[in-house]
Amino acid sequence: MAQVIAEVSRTFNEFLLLPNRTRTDCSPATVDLRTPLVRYRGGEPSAIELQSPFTSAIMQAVSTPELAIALARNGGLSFLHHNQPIQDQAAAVRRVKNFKAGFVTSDTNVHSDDTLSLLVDVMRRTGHSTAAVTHDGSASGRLLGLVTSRDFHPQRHDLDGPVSGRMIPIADLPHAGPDTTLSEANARLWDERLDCLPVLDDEGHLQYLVFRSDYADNKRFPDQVVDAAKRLRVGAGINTHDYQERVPALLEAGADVLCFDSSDGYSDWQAQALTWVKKHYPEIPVGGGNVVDGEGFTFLAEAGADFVKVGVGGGSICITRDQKGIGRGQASAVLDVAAARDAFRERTGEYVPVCSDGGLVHDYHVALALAMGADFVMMGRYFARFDQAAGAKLATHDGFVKEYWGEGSNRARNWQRYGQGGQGLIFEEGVDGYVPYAGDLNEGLAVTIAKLKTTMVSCGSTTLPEFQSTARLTLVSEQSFQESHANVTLRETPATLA
Ligand SMILES: NC(=O)C1=CN([C@@H]2O[C@H](COP(=O)(O)OP(=O)(O)OC[C@H]3O[C@@H](n4cnc5c(N)ncnc54)[C@H](O)[C@@H]3O)[C@@H](O)[C@H]2O)C=CC1
Ligand SMILES: O=c1[nH]c(=O)c2[nH+]cn([C@@H]3O[C@H](COP(=O)(O)O)[C@@H](O)[C@H]3O)c2[nH]1
Ligand SMILES: [K+]
Repeated sequence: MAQVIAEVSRTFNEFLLLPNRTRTDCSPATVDLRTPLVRYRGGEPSAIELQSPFTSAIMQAVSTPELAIALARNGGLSFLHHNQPIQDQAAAVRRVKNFKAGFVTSDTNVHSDDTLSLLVDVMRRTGHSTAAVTHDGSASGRLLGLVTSRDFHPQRHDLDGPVSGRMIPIADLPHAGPDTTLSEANARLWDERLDCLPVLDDEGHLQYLVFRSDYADNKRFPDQVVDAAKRLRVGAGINTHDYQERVPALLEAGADVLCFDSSDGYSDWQAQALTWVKKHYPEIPVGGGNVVDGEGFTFLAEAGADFVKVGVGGGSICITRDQKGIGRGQASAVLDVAAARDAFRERTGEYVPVCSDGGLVHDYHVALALAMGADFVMMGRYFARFDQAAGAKLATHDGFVKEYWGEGSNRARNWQRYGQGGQGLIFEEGVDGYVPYAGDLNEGLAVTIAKLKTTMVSCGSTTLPEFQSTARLTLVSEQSFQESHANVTLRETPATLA
C-alpha cells in the first residue's frame, strides 16, 4: 500500500523568523556570509567557498557569461547552462575565466578606411564612444589608432571621410605591453591624464582597453570568488546524457565546478554519471539533484555528489506539479534534506552542502531557506530580471520587462527531452513569460544582501552556521499572513517631508 507522509508539505510563505537577542557587536558590518559550496571533511575548509550564498540557475534565460562575471564579482557563482553544443558552453566558460577586471575587450572596432558615418552607427549600437581602429576591424587586430566621439563632429567633419582622418594614430597614442598589471595601467591613466590605455601584445595586436572611468568600479568588489590564479570562478551545468564528452571539454575550458541539472535527481542515471565523473575526473567537484527528501539526498551523497540541490516544481516557471503530480513544498523539502545532511555528517564525517533551488519569491525567502539549513540558494526568476541575463528587455505600458522561460518549456527546445525515444516534446514542464526588469545585478543584489544581513542581525547571528543553529521559526496562519502586509491605501507618489 502507498505510504502517506504524515506531515503537510509547506512553503516559505508559511514561515517567519523570531528575533533572537542581538548583541552590540552584531551589526550588518560584522555579518559574514561565507558558505561552503562543495563537500569537505570536518575540520578542513571546503575547497570552494562562496562569499555570499547565491548561485544563478542553470537556465538559458539566466546564466550568461556576463551574469556569471557579475555574480562572481559579488561573491556568488553562476552555473552556465548546458542546453547548447558542448563547444559553445566551453567557450562561455572561457569567457568568464579570461575576464580580467579592468581589462575590457573592445566591442567598438572599425577599419581605418571605414567612414565616420559607419563609426557613428557602430557607436550607437554598442553605446560606447571609444573605438579601436585595427587592420582588420576586429577586437584583436593590429592597432592603428583610437578614435572617440570627441574627435569629430557632424557639422565640422565630412562623415563620408575615413576614420583614419580623425583617429589618433598609434605613433602618437600612449599604449602598454602585454605584461601590464591593472595597478600599472591605472597609474598611467592618472599620471598621463589619459581616458583610455590600449594594451597590445608583442606584435602590436590589441588585447584590451583600460578605462579611467572603470577605476572606481575595479575597487568596488572586495568579495570576488576567485581561483588560486585570481581568475573568477564559474560553474557549468551538465546532464546524464552526454557527460562523457561534455565534462572533459568543460574541464579543459577551466570550469571550477559542475552540477547535474535534472528535474529529478533520485535516479540511477545520475548515480551512474556521478560515479563515472568521480572515477575519470576526481579533481572536479560535481553537484547533484534535484531531490526533495532525505532519502534522495543520501542516495546522491553516497554516489559522490559534492553538493545536493533541492527543489521539484517550486520554481516560478514550473508546471511540473501540474503536469506530473511530482513535488514538495520547498520549505518542507529543505528542512528534510538538511536533517539528512547533518545525519550524513554524523555518520561519515563529511559535510555535503545543500542548495535550495527555485521558488524564492521575496528577498526574505532567502533568509528562510538559509535558516532552514540550506548552505546556499539558486535562483532563476530573481537573476532573469537583471541587465546581465539573457532575455530581451521589452517596454510595456507598465514599464520594462525581461523575457524568462523554463528549461522544460517548448521555447527551451531542451534537446535531451526532445531526444527521448526519437519523439519530440510530448508535454511541457515549464512556461515562457516575462519578469519585471530590475536593472543592474550589482545594485539589485546589494539590496538583497543588505536585507539578509539585517535579518541575521535581528536573529542575533553574524555567520550562516550560527544563523542555522540558532534560528527560531514560526508558522503563520492565514490571518497573521494578512496582518504582515501594509493595511492602508498607499499614496501614488512617496510623501516628502517639508
Ligand atoms: N526543478 C524542477 O522542478 C524542474 C526542472 N526542470 C528543468 O528542465 C530541464 C529538463 O529536466 P528533465 O526533464 O528532468 O531532464 P533529464 O535529462 O534529467 O531527464 C529527461 C528524461 O530522460 C531520462 N534519462 C536521463 N538520463 C538518461 C540516460 N542517460 N539515458 C536514457 N534516459 C535518461 C530521465 O529519466 C527522464 O525521463 C532541466 O533543466 C531541469 O532543471 C524541469 C521540470 C521541473
Ligand atoms: O518545473 C520546471 N519547469 C521548467 O521548465 C524549469 N526550468 C527550470 N526549472 C527549475 O526552476 C528553478 C528556478 O526557479 P525560480 O525561477 O523560482 O528561481 C531552476 O533552477 C530549476 O530548478 C524548472 N522547473
Ligand atoms: K526518480
